[in-house]
Amino acid sequence: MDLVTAEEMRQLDRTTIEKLGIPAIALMENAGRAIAEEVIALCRRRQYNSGNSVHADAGHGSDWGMESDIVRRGSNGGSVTGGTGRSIGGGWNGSSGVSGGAQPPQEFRVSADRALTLDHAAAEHWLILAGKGNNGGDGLAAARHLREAGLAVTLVYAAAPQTLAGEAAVQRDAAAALGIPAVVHGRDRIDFAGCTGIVDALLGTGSAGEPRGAYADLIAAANASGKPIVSADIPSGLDADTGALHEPCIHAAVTVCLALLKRGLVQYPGAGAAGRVVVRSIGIPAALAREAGVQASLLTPEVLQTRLGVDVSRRRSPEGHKGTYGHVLLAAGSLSMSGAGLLAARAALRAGCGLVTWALPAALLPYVIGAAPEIMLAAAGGGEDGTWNAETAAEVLRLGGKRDVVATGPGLGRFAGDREWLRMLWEGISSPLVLDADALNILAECNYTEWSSPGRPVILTPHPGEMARLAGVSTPQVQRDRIGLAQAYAVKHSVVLVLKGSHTVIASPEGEVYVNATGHPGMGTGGAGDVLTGMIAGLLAQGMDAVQAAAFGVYLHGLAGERAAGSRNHPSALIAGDMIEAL
Ligand SMILES: NC(=O)C1=CN([C@@H]2O[C@H](COP(=O)(O)OP(=O)(O)OC[C@H]3O[C@@H](n4cnc5c(N)ncnc54)[C@H](OP(=O)(O)O)[C@@H]3O)[C@@H](O)[C@H]2O)[C@@H](O)CC1
Ligand SMILES: [K+]
Repeated sequence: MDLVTAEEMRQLDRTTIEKLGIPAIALMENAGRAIAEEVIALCRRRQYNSGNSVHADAGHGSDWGMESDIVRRGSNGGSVTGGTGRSIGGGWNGSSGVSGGAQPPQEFRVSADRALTLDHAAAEHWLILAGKGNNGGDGLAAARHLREAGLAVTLVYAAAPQTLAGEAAVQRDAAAALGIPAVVHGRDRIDFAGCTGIVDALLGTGSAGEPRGAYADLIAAANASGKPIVSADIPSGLDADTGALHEPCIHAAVTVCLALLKRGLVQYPGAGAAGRVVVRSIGIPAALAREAGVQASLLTPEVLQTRLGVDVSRRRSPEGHKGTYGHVLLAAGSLSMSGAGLLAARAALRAGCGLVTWALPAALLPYVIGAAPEIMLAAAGGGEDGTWNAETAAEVLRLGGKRDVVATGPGLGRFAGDREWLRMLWEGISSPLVLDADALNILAECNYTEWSSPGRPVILTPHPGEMARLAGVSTPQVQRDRIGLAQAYAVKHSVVLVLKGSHTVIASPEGEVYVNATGHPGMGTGGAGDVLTGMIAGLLAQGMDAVQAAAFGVYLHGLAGERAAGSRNHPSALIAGDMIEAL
């Protein structure tokens, strides 16, 4: 599923309208209908949850069935009867004129527009907050459909209705012609307390900056009402590209995202303000996105398979042996953080690689022997206190030269000469390199773009704090536009970047971006990052390319976290080792 910026969306709108010849009003009609359908779906869920109607959630209540089903008797169009349901269909008497009339009746049923039908519709009264742009036009189109379905609706214009233009003005006039009641902010009283829900069609992808004037007032009042809000395209007040929230910003129960998923809806805090996000097709062909050069997508199994070419089933060859699945060298762990190395090494094995050698300060070796018998250990020298030192680089280089992947960083610590140490690895290791934790902190202090490189891929896996150090910005600045920053950094530094956090972002040196959707809040626990480093290294060792391994590693890591969280009595009890066991 593609992820677009507001500008990319505008271009795709234009292409659809100008090159394909689909009228803008048709797209708006589709948008309005999609929004109305999601409002109705929300009403059904609410009815179901409150026990008003046991049929409601199925979207096919008993009243609806009786009123709308039409049973047509016979194949010659004889009699058509509405409103009495299936009982009529039993009257087949073989009088269709077909000889040998032993055929069973060919009953067929005609249904009304189920998605726009609601039991107890009269109990609903929705306010439609309409801005003066096309987002407002979408809301006005939705209002017509809701009214058609029997819900009471009141239009609430943020600006004088005569200021609407283009397709939005067409919708305004259609609504007026149908006699849909309307009020105007600043002129009329708006009864938020009396409504049962609110459609937010104030601002969409054309909004810029903090909502002003009437828009700000209406957003604040809608939030304060406590009524469920269905946002058209994006919650008004959200930055569609970055996920930043302006003040005020709608807090929606549902966001009906139109045509293509906007980047801001998958980045926090925007993802939190959007509620449940439903992407609805409105007639803009999704294929246009790739043709137009859209580079970001949500990381789904389908994207992993078709776009990234990952074999998500991870088939093993019947002839395979441990040598088939690659050998990871991990340089990690120090006295106080030896567990980080152990977690990464075990995760690499659980990700399916054939062999893992864990290089560590020699003084630590006696303490970790036997901790995981599947791991091979290599003493890399270092201080008597179990720390790394600059001289260990030669041994890591020697060991790493023979391995399919080298990963370093977890539990490494900082030490005198560590910048030169990392430079030697960077310049001397010709297999793919995975850098995490302190390796990233070291890198942040180096002008590493000037280092020579053997031309192999490098994967960096920073959390937001490490990313801030790498990019020379503050952590809040990192979080303000995770996709944009990760993409720009990966391209500029020719690395595969894995920006960790809720909805981890994976960016390639070519500017491709994948946003992960697996994971669990319980994964915020020490060692979770070490597990990811090991997993990515383990996948690389098996022959995946750097982007495949980073993306699939992140995806599987999130799934393992979900599984592990579900297996505890409470998700907050989740620890990193549980994720390895859940792989
Ligand atoms: N194009 C198409 O074919 C399709 C478009 N679609 C829909 O259109 C949406 C985009 O529509 P859009 O481009 O008209 O912009 P939109 O978000 O309605 O806002 C513009 C208005 O807001 C105002 N305004 C801006 N910032 C403001 C602020 N901070 N505070 C207050 N006011 C502010 C601005 O006023 P101005 O500043 O110009 O005076 C202008 O009047 C998109 O999200 C989707 O829903 C779909 O139906 C598919 C087909
Ligand atoms: K909106």
